[in-house]
Amino acid sequence: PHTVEGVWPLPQAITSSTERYPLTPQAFCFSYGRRSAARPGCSVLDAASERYFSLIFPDYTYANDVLRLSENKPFTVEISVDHDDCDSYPMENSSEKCKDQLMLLDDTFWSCYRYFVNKTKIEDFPRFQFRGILLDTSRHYLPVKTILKSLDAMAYNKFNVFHWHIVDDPSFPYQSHTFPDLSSKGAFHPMTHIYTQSDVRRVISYARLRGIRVLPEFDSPGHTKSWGKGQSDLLTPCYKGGIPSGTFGPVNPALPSTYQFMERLFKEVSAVFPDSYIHLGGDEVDLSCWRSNPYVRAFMQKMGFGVDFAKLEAFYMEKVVNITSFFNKTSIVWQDVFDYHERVMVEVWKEGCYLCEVRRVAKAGLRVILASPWYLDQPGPTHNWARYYTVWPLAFKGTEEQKSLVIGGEVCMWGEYVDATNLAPRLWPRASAAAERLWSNEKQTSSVDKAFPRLQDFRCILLRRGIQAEPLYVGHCKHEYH
Ligand SMILES: CC(=O)N[C@H]1NC[C@H](CO)[C@H](O)[C@@H]1O
Repeated sequence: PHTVEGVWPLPQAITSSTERYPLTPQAFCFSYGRRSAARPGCSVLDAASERYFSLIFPDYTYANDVLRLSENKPFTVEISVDHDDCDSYPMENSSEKCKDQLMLLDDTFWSCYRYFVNKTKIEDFPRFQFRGILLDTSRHYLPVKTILKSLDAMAYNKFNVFHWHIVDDPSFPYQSHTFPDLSSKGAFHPMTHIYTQSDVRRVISYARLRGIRVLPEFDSPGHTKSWGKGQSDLLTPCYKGGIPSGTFGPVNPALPSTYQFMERLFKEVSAVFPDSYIHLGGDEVDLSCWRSNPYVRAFMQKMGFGVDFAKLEAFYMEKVVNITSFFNKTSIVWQDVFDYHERVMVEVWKEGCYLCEVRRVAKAGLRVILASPWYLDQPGPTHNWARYYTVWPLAFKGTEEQKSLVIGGEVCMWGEYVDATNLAPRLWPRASAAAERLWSNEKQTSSVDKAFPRLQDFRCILLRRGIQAEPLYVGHCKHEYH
């Protein structure tokens, strides 16, 4: 079988023959198989058929087609699914397996052939169930249309989780209906740099139609400076020489009002975001402000934590994990707060021996997501696609059961130096390298040299689909970006 160009990520099994068939828009359609549990009117599959018809025939408009109404098209792609969850949301264990056979009803001849397809048999399913992209909308605000465009590109790469790092130190763009001051005082601009409830709903429904889960992250107790703008008494006043210095640190873990606030905020967030997971952050907590505050120190004594402020951080995270599990959410936390909570999942992000950390978490029986090798926000001379392609998430000593706890990985595009002007070229096609590591068979995708021509082809396909993917190396595309 000859190489199938531009197919990325590589399917688990693909064989194509030299037998080729003409493909014309007039002669092509998607249809539901007779035995399919999903029928016409199935929102996800109807929308997908429309989308892929346009992707297959990019410069074809229905308007000038009188034959669209004809029933028996010679070339029909038949979709059959065995359960009708058309109106639900993709979940952590939604099946993504597909067996695909192109149905050719007859070979009547059509004029003006422009496309050909080789008879191909594909069997496909993902190697890892969690394949994420993190976007940070706090360091820079990303317009909704930029987020939707990223969701398109994610779908083309079979990523299935949009990790929305929605708030952080510099700005709080999420418009909460319980606490409107959080964005009206904490966003970069209260009108133009916020996400209204309908913006959030639009992102979630756009993602749903593409089989992408939206995983919200409200990072605390650190990375919360912007929260303090709209919620007084939430952050810890730092002290200097026995008096308040005027600066503020992490969320104040010593006040009951903190947990009352968190309960109300996460009650709202749990209802707004349908996914059963929520990311609570917990990274990079600077303990010095807590240490400087006499009330926090007194609280430590009362709780019997002595002067071990890591215990105070664990206490705080335990309270927030309990709040979100009360709202039937499973929490994901950054590795900093790694503790033995059976109800949490740990995201490994620090550099160094990250597989040592993966192994530590897996040995503790917790599920783990690997992000460390895929921090694409930090470009550098060696930060090219090959670096992200040669990642072996399971290359640690452990039992099969421990390895099965590594449920996937995530590409992080932090926003310190990224906004709508450079997000796409900085993300694509380099993130496509991670996409193939997370989707495809490990052995079949271990050679950079074999992958390079395929990724070059795929990069041109992304360009044709309107994604401003940067070039990998010298070369050209039939459809240059204009
Ligand atoms: C979990 C995590 O990554 N925390 C911080 N680490 C450095 C990143 C930039 O590369 C961001 O600043 C991010 O907020």
